[in-house]
Amino acid sequence: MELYRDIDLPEPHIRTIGQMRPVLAKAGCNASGPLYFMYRNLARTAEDREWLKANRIRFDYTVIPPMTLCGEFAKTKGHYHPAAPDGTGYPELYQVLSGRAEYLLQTPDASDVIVVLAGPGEAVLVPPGYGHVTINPADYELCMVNLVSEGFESEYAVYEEFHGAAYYHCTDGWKKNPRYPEVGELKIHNAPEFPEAGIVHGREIYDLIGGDALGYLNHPADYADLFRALK
Ligand SMILES: O=P(O)(O)OC[C@H]1O[C@](O)(CO)[C@@H](O)[C@@H]1O
Repeated sequence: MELYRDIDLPEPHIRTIGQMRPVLAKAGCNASGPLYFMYRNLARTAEDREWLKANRIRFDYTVIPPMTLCGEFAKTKGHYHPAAPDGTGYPELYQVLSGRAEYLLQTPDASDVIVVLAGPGEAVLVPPGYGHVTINPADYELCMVNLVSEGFESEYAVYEEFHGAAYYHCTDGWKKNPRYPEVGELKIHNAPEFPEAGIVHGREIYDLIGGDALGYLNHPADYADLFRALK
């Protein structure tokens, strides 16, 4: 899969161990150096950039090096999205470029917890209302991209309050996070194709830029049937 080497990357936003400690299984864990790199607001051409701006969509690139933190695999901090003005939560579309990803999705009460496994070329739609953490369970780098509305700020409060997601993926398996009062059984499945949302394995999600398949990113309430079909 294309690694977007043709795009000049800006300075990345970097997650540090200090920012991650509140969501780790072992809060006292230490690590040296940056944990992962987020290159935001990318576009291949001026025309694409104009379209992204006009449609209030961001295209980001993220690199998560392989690492374990006190026995827990490298992961993103985890966040929720607020509701769009139409009352439905903003969704997000991810695609793996290289490496292996586990997209750990959950409702805020942790009653529904799903891990979607994705490899190169596979895309995953985070449905409205679901928080998400991306885990790199491999001993090699994970590179991924995402398309998301630029109309909101990510919300970290639930993940910080409960010290991470409902489950931790550790080198000796999945562990329930005991800080959640109740946690649904972990459902693990491979990333499905979902052509209605522009998800076809091997087709770059970047190619959805400029088309009419991404309306659900900013107007999720208009796509209730699509999100129902996803479940
Ligand atoms: O904000 P977190 O939880 O560290 O997650 C980072 C990921 O989220 C994004 O901001 C997109 O929602 C990406 O840039 C990055 O991959």
